[in-house]
Amino acid sequence: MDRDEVLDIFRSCDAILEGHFILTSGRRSPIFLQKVRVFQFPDKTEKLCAGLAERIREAGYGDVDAVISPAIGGIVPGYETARQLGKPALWVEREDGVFRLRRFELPKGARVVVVEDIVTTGLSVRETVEALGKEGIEVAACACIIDRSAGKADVGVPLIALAEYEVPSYSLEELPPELAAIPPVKPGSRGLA
Ligand SMILES: O=P(O)(O)OC[C@H]1O[C@H](OP(=O)(O)OP(=O)(O)O)[C@H](O)[C@@H]1O
Ligand SMILES: O=C(O)c1cc(=O)[nH]c(=O)[nH]1
Ligand SMILES: [Mg+2]
Repeated sequence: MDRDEVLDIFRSCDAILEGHFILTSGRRSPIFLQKVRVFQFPDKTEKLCAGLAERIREAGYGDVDAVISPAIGGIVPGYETARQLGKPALWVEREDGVFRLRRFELPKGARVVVVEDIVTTGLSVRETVEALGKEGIEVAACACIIDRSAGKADVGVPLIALAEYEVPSYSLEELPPELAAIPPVKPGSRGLA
């Protein structure tokens, strides 16, 4: 599956939103990939994750013990990618703002792939790797559907992206006036009770 096919699926679901968005990193962007508009369709998700599972296998990480995803956005693609790899699908979720493997147990020394929906700065993946490290779980690699950083994000482990889609984001201090004129919205779940 190539980049255009991935972006066409997002476009066909009206998942590429335009406006003024507060990203999970706190950065601002005129573009937001509302991935759940894609993930609501199992057939489209199956196609994307087949592409991602193939990339994971090609990169030599198909034989890990499990796939683990950061909630909420990573859960659906993580589950479907795990299904295609024939591996268990787990997730970390926030407790008092910090990711934890709250509902599952994996033995110390387990090797996993983290599957994420979108990577922008890599912050959420780094938090996931840190959370798993505290439980003695080794992250062999991370795989995502779309890398908004186009390879620039450093997640501390190899990053496999099904597609790169570089779109601008700004710190509050460098916000362009045309973006500042639009009331911002924050679609993601970080910071929600
Ligand atoms: O690379 P980053 O700068 O961390 O940005 C990408 C993250 O942002 C979104 O999560 P968010 O925390 O907004 O919540 P969600 O998973 O509930 O959508 C997305 O699902 C990624 O996890
Ligand atoms: O950086 C983010 O928070 C982010 C960007 C994006 O396009 N989509 C998303 O779900 N999160
Ligand atoms: Mg997320």
